[in-house]
Amino acid sequence: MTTLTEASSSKFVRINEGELDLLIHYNDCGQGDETVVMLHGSGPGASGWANFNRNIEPLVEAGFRVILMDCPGWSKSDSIVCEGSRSDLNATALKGLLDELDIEKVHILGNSMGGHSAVAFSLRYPQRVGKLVLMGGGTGGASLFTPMPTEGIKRLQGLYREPTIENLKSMMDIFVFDTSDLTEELFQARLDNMLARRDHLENFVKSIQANPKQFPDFSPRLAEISAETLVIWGRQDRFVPMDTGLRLVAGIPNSELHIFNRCGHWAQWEHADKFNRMVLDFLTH
Ligand SMILES: O=C(O)/C=C/C(=O)/C=C/C=C(\O)C(=O)O
Repeated sequence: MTTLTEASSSKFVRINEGELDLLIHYNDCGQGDETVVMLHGSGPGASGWANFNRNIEPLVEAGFRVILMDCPGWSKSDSIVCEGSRSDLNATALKGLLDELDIEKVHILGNSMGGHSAVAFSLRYPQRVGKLVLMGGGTGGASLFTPMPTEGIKRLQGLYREPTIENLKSMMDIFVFDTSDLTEELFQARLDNMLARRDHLENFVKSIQANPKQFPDFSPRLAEISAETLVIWGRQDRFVPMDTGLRLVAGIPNSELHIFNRCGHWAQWEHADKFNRMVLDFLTH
């Protein structure tokens, strides 16, 4: 079997969907009758590949096609200023991508912003969703226990405004529970990603100035989601508090929740093996 790499799976497509006319970058991995779309988080320098590189191979080996969409404003996709709901904007972009690729129905695994966007997509296009995995995200809205914006989101926004290695390390320091796995190589790769697209950084800052609430609260509509849903959270998440996960399972009728201990905002990376087993089991049963 050939080794999967970012470069060998990298593709671009032009989408024309609603008000969006954008070049979208995505990675297309493996082949199979069923497709899993992975949607990344909103941190500076994030991408599908950066978020999910520990999670692609097990799904591909199990016979799934895996599509990693880089949302508008991230990585090699076109940049954009978002003055409305970014969750809905990403949902529109995903609809455009799936139409271009001629894929009718997908499972969606969303991380943080990617989870918010997966819920937006499910509410708008329920017939196109198989199962949902929502990790560290799924809806905006206030936490009952943690003042918002959280310390993590404050550091994330500070990094967008001043993209320095010091601010990156300060954000990453509270991003994961156990920082000993964070290497200089990882910091450098993330910094390079960020600085390669200063337009994305500037447009993110303009977006939150125009609309600080980029991710709307979907709580009142969660009961409309019929897809079987697995919610996954880190017990020590300092970016999107764990009680958001409780709100999701309270609202989505066909859902269950797993909380990883000793885990921050990146469960798919911090607990990759167990996470992969859990997701595979969920998708195949
Ligand atoms: O503000 C929110 O609700 C969402 C925040 C995020 O999506 C943060 C995500 C950060 C990453 O996953 C990353 O890789 O930077």
